[in-house]
Amino acid sequence: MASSSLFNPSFSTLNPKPRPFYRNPKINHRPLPAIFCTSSIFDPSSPITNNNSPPHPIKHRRPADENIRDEARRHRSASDDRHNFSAKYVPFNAGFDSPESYSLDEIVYRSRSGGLLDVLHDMDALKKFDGAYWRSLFDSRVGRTTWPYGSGVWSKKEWVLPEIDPDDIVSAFEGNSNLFWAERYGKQFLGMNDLWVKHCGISHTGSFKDLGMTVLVSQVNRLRRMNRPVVGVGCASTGDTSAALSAYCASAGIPSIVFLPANKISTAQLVQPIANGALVLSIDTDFDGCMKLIREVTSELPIYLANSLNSLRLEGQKTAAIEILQQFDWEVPDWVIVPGGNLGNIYAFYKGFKMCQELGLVDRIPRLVCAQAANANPLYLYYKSGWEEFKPVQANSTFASAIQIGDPVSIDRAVYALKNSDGIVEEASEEELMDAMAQADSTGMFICPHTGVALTALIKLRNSGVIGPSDRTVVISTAHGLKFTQSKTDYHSGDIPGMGRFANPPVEVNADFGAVMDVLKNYLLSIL
Ligand SMILES: Cc1ncc(COP(=O)(O)O)c(C=O)c1O
Ligand SMILES: N[C@@H](CCOP(=O)(O)O)C(=O)O
Repeated sequence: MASSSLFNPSFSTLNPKPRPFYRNPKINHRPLPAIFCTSSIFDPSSPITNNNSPPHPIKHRRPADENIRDEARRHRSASDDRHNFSAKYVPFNAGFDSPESYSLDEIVYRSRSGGLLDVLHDMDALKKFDGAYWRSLFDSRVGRTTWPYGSGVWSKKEWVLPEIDPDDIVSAFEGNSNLFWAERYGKQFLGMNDLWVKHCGISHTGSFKDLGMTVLVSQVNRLRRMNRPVVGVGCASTGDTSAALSAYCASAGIPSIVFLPANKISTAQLVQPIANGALVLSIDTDFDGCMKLIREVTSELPIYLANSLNSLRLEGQKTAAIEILQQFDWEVPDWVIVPGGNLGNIYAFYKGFKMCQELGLVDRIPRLVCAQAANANPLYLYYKSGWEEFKPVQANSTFASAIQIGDPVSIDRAVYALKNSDGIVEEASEEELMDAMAQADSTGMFICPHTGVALTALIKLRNSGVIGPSDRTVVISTAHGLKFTQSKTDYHSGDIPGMGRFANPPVEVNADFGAVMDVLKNYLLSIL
């Protein structure tokens, strides 16, 4: 897309806000069973967690030859290793007792029949602790730097990869992302008072993919230490998976290989794996073509597959759902709206919510909405057919380029999630998604076009009365807006034919006091 001369480079200086962490003072932190009190940081009697003690500075000096991993290892108690939580791969939709199952240390992506796999946890072992226990444990870890619990993903380690050694974990302390109360957007455009945006894109590599990638790359790290044949890790990508994969691999010193559809991802996304030292293949096809190639390649070479076809990824992504409940003091929102492409994430949300219900942390799950771009809408068409017949589509170009996917690998997972959450599928035209993004930005957000797709779904469901004015609704923002500045620039410059209802181009003015005053007077009169 053409860049605009209207934009002076000085307009583009923007410092992303530091991500705040949340900690709810209203939560009553109950004492934890001894097996989890592995360091003073989780000890309710320590000055950090005992509400009755006056806060005082803790002198914390570690020896020069020790780091936070070593410190965590030193504090780990023998009882830590005695818990019997476990997880394994089973065919998707099979039970924990399925005759077909695989250890997570095996390199396997598909069931014997060629179907999807799922990571299933030993729920009986987890159920030995009640919902209050798990709530309290997870809450006690928020905002810490204790390895590896400072991560929003690894703070739920027992539900993610219970058996991995913390020494093998590769983490950027991802997760704990901002849940933003969209007060003005909700009130002004939707007449809503309880609308929230979960900013999963305010993250290490700028998208929710970090949540899954920390899990996948940690498991790869473990496999390599076990001398399993994993020389590198590869993915097909529309830009975000490749960014996350290359960053986590680079941090662990593991080679990464990414297949990108040539000229179909933003410059900001393209430069991420390049900068992180991945082998970047720009391939003359679309995402679906890249996905087909990486599947063939990973079945021939010792390259581990990092797309969400690999169910490990979803174990990390599901923690965003748990985090939302935690951020609402374990109250369940009415709706959660997720933009969908390869369709792993909608299932990950379902799985996170469902686990919380099954383990007694909450008593119900929210209704899920999956939002697709009309130019890449195979799930929407399937839904509209009454789930009659799924047909992959040829995905057309969309400003929501990260979801330009016509043959999603997780279609079965998505349908399961939607059917079991009384879910809905909506779609957004190009104009609708760009207008929704511009309106949201005008209220102080800076969202990506995929979040514009999700907001369009919300607008439609509000207009039809399906979502009520006071329904507590969470829109999942999946990537940082700074990855998609070109489409925003083009929209506001009026460079996109037929678009720009909410464009706000800069005013060119001579360096002359009178000229500047004229512009300002007109502006002030227009807003009075
Ligand atoms: C920014 C962004 N939003 C949404 C999605 C959709 O997620 P999923 O493929 O899990 O449906 C993707 C990737 O596909 C993405 O990169
Ligand atoms: N949007 C994704 C597409 C691939 O999805 P995945 O979750 O299966 O890796 C991307 O950024 O590549």
